[in-house]
Amino acid sequence: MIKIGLLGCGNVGHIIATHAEGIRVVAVFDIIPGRAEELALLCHARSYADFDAFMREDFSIVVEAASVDAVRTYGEAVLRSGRDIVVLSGGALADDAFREHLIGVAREAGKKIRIPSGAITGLDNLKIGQISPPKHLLLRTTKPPASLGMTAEARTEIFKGLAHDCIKQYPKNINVAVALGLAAGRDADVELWVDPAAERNIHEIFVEGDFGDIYIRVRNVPSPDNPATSYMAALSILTLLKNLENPLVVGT
Ligand SMILES: NC(=O)C1=CN([C@@H]2O[C@H](COP(=O)(O)OP(=O)(O)OC[C@H]3O[C@@H](n4cnc5c(N)ncnc54)[C@H](OP(=O)(O)O)[C@@H]3O)[C@@H](O)[C@H]2O)C=CC1
Ligand SMILES: O=C([O-])CC(=O)C(=O)O
Repeated sequence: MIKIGLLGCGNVGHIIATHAEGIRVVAVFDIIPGRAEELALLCHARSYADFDAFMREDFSIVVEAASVDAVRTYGEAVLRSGRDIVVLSGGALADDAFREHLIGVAREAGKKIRIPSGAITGLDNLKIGQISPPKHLLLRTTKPPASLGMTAEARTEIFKGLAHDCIKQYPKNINVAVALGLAAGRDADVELWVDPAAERNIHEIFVEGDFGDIYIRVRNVPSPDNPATSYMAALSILTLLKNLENPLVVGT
């Protein structure tokens, strides 16, 4: 059974810890000790408010469901300790220097940085972009204003530009755009909209390349405890973990 250490005990952390099948959550860590303690009780793990103590526990993989800052702060230490890391806040890897450094550390340690599909689908075959770069790669995300902690009277575009700039402004809302770019091998164009009529977090992906073109629309149910985060993101991590040791690998 895979033993995991959970970094981040918020909304996604709760879903992972309470739905883990074939996975044992050994230890949990959060910047807010009370959150770690509460989650530890639910999944019979040990809770930590101190990262070094957390890392002394016996697990083989760290699942990050915390923040872009958490990846920057702890990513290297996780890999150097000889564990893989699943990074949900993949926006941290938008910074070229940090990403290349972390990949270098993973290579030296013989470990992997795993970016789950999170709140979108289609990352598998978007990787063809690494061989045949797409001419256009656009993510149009629409969320209810409350997801971004704001109000709006009408559908409003709040950002238009490149993913690596968008994630700096919205680190809790647009990690998917960075994941798209990492898969396709080029920074994605992003339009971020808020819409008071939207009840779901909607991600529309437009791609054009030598292969033809793609349009994907994902209409995600927001998580009950954090409307900015789509429920699919937690399911995506659970699925990644469930398949880690499966000899049959489906998808590019
Ligand atoms: N790639 C994708 O498709 C998606 C990525 N995400 C990202 O996944 C992450 C988790 O989402 P979610 O569970 O909804 O978020 P929550 O805010 O509900 O939970 C995150 C928890 O981690 C804690 N935390 C934040 N930074 C640190 C740190 N440096 N060290 C320890 N604990 C920390 C938070 O504390 P505090 O509240 O004090 O910050 C909070 O308790 C977010 O970064 C989110 O943006 C979410 C959805 C989709
Ligand atoms: O959950 C979502 O819809 C997307 C999200 O928050 C992110 O990518 O950070």
